[in-house]
Amino acid sequence: MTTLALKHINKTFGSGQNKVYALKDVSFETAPGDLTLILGPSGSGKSTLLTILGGLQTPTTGDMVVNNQNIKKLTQHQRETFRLNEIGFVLQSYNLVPYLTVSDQFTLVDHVKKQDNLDDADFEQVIKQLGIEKLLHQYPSELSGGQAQRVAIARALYANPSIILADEPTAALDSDRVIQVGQLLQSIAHQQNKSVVTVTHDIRLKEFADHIYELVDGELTQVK
Ligand SMILES: Nc1ncnc2c1ncn2[C@@H]1O[C@H](COP(=O)(O)OP(=O)(O)OP(=O)(O)O)[C@@H](O)[C@H]1O
Repeated sequence: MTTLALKHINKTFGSGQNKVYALKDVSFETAPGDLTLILGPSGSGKSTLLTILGGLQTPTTGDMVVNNQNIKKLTQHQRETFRLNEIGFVLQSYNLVPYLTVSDQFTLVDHVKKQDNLDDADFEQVIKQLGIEKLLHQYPSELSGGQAQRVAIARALYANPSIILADEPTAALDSDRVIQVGQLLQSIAHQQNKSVVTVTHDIRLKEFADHIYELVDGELTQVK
């Protein structure tokens, strides 16, 4: 089971007078079975933190440790394999492919990651839990924001990663759906023993979280 840790991470953008300190001495750890919420206002560094956790950006200084192994010591190929097999992203922009039906969004995953995706029974359960079973033949342009978001969550789960990183997964959802998504994220963590890390400013998700952090101006503090 994969444990992910950040140790004294700093991330800056730009230089000189334009230098932005997006993350300041951030240390963080997540283990299987944990649903972790990182709360922070716009511009606090949430997306930067999530993309570093997912290996999409590298920190300026500090270490990232995966299963007790420093990611800096992995080859490029090993890092890509780690990202493909272990990380599932649910991004704010949903990242659905516009010319593919919902059903084909999952088929696409099979082309990129050929093994160990959900079997038919687990897939059916996920799409039922997310209430998207009637949308499988629709195109992304025919979906509401909330529907697209639920499809994006299902697609991340389909690849059966051990770590799910979600960027504002409830932004476009009404309160009933927030409860459903909160319960779903919780059951993925608790019942499937995955690490789920969600960055958000939606405090409605707090009741579902095992651990809560606050990110303010790039500084991370654990509050639960
Ligand atoms: N590629 C970049 N180049 C320069 N500055 C950046 C870059 N990415 C992020 N920043 C800056 O780093 C800070 C943190 O940004 P980040 O997007 O991580 O915040 P956020 O909390 O996710 O915000 P939002 O909720 O609005 O997406 C901001 O000041 C932002 O302008």
